[in-house]
Amino acid sequence: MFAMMPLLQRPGSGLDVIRGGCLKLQVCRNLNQISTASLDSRTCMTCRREFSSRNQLMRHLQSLGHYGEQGEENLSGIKAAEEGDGAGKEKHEQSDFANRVRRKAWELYYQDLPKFEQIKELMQTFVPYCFRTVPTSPLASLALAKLQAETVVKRPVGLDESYCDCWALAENASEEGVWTHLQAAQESGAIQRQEAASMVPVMLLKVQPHHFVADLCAAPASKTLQLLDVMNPGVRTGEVPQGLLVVNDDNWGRCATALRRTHQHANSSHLMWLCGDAREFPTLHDHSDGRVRGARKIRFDRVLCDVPCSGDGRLRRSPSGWTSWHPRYMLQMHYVQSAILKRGLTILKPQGCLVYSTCSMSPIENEAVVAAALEKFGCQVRLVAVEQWSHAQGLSTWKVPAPDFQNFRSFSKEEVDEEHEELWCRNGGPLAPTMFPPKDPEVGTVGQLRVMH
Ligand SMILES: C[S@@+](CC[C@H](N)C(=O)[O-])C[C@H]1O[C@@H](n2cnc3c(N)ncnc32)[C@H](O)[C@@H]1O
Repeated sequence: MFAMMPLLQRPGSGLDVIRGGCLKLQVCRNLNQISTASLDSRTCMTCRREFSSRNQLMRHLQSLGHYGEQGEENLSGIKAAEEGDGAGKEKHEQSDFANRVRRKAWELYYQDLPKFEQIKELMQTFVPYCFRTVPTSPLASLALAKLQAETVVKRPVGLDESYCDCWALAENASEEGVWTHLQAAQESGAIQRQEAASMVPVMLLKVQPHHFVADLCAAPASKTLQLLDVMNPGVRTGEVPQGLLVVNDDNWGRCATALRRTHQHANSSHLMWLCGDAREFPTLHDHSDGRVRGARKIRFDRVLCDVPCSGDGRLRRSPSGWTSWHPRYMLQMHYVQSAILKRGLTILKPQGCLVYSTCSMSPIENEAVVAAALEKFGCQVRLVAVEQWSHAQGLSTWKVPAPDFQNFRSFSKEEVDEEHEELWCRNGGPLAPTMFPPKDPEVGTVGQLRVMH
């Protein structure tokens, strides 16, 4: 346990590093003291253009067919193969083969999903470039009007204006002028680039400006920025709003990038950054009444658990991501995700609301994690239906893949024997009973889960 007063961030006032047990808490208040993401990882190697974020660079690479760091492994292989370099060609063929095996493993695991053929087709399609206009920016409507004059900008599928000011560029918007304008609009704070799907968790939270909100896995802060916008609808710069946003991530490098982004926000005065493991998110105490001992524990009105995941949902956006995907990750992630969700529910106020989200389609990272939490917390928590949103019914049956993925096997709980248990142990940790569908559907109420795809 770690008790601390909520510190309000005031730009330029130094860096507090607080240690409690094995948890490092860093409340960062001066960005000059923090190294930011390297310029190389934001620069197009083909045209040498610099971007303000890596996401923007990836979008540029996709739209103009330039290759960057992400495609370098494959590109060097292709180039070497073209130039007759045997070793390079072999390397390229090996990575190509590994990608194909992983893709096959992915397909075989998910093939029983309802509408799998549709999902597969969707994975091959273009992800539109989406952005939000920033409500507090006086330049927002001007920037949008200018973009609309230059290209086709429309509402992304499934998100109309009643949700938020979210826009998507038409597929053919590859003109140089549009990208320059987008970059300028983003740098001026008029718009924020964010995928439509990434905006949904914050929208579901229905945050109010006076709320105490915890964002447990926050970097690189896309959703944090969205939360700040919702929490500061009409607040002037420098004014301290009533609510508090406590933001955490365990990766210091990603925190640094995220901090830089949030620091540029018009009003981040009620934002507190922590850098630690969300599974051990500290208990904060309210000392505003002057009491040191017996101070009230802070519970949050809203908690966002946008947890780390195996990320196969992101493969549509970046097909080169197959190299960093493996079925074993969905098993490894299950443990950390379950523990983060458990911590999130523990710090939630009665009547509060928590959103758990991943970029993965795996039931082991979604349905299984939520079912386990429902089982653990019993009648203390309930699922909230998201009827007004486009959603699919959650799965109530699924299998668990063998982590080596030899012969592309996956198992139901009944099919697992000692030999298989050992295989799992050798490849990433013991098998958790919670990875399988709960036996008693009443306990997990897993059949009622609402999953948005
Ligand atoms: C899906 S990303 C979060 C994206 C972020 N919410 C956004 O919208 O920009 C997951 C994040 O969890 C962080 N993470 C991984 N394990 C963690 C842990 N045990 N505790 C806290 N953060 C963790 C990773 O560093 C990563 O930044």
